Amino acid sequence: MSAPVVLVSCDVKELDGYAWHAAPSTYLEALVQGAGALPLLLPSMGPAIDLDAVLDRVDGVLLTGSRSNVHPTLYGAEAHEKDGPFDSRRDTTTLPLIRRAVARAMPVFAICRGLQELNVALGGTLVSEVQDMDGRRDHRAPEADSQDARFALAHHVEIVPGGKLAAVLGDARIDVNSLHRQAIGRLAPGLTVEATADDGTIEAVSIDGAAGFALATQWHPEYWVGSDAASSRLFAAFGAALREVRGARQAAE
Ligand SMILES: N[C@@H](CCC(=O)NCCCC(=O)O)C(=O)O
Repeated sequence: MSAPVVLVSCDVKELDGYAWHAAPSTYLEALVQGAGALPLLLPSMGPAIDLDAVLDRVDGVLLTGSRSNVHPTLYGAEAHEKDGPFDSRRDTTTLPLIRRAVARAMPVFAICRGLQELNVALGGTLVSEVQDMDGRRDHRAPEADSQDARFALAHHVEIVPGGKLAAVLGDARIDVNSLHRQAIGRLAPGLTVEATADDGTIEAVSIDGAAGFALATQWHPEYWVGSDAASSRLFAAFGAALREVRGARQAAE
């Protein structure tokens, strides 16, 4: 069987006078090394790309993290400049992509901004500046020069016993990194909470009714996939679900 193909969301970055459609290498390496999959970058070109034509050719979807925030108007909130940076080309691509991937019950792994996009795409809301909310911890990255320090494990999360995340990681408390200012506000219909932080922040969700792996984390398992057991187990489980889809598709050809 050939390696499964995973569609990867892209940010649009302005650099050297060009607009680049890009995803950090850490996600691509985690897919190759941790899931045994081939990453395929999806340019954030909104309705110019026929998403169904692309989804027909891939076995799953990975939604990356990003410093940009989903535009507040997409979940019915007023937009303030302080809520930025925004990436509306990414929003107009990922939100329809998520709805289609969920309707097809494809394997989905959504990370950080990806989890937030998933919640908004399915009708939920986000809260901003979690660190300023009563009783909530600071979930932002530490100020540090090295990426290893920024992505260092920062707090623990409690996994909901008997849930879909627990099926991968066990009913454990695990340590996670934390690099976000926003979080899920109202949970979207069709999502189930799979893990929370000690301040009540939703840290992981699953998509109801999905046949295989359909999980989202507010933390970044891609960064430590080579050295952290929980991160490695998540990508391995995603890879197994992708291979199941790939195998079934090839058998049907
Ligand atoms: N914009 C959201 C999304 C958080 C997210 O995806 N963070 C990744 C950042 C990676 C980095 O800082 O290098 C939020 O802030 O909540």
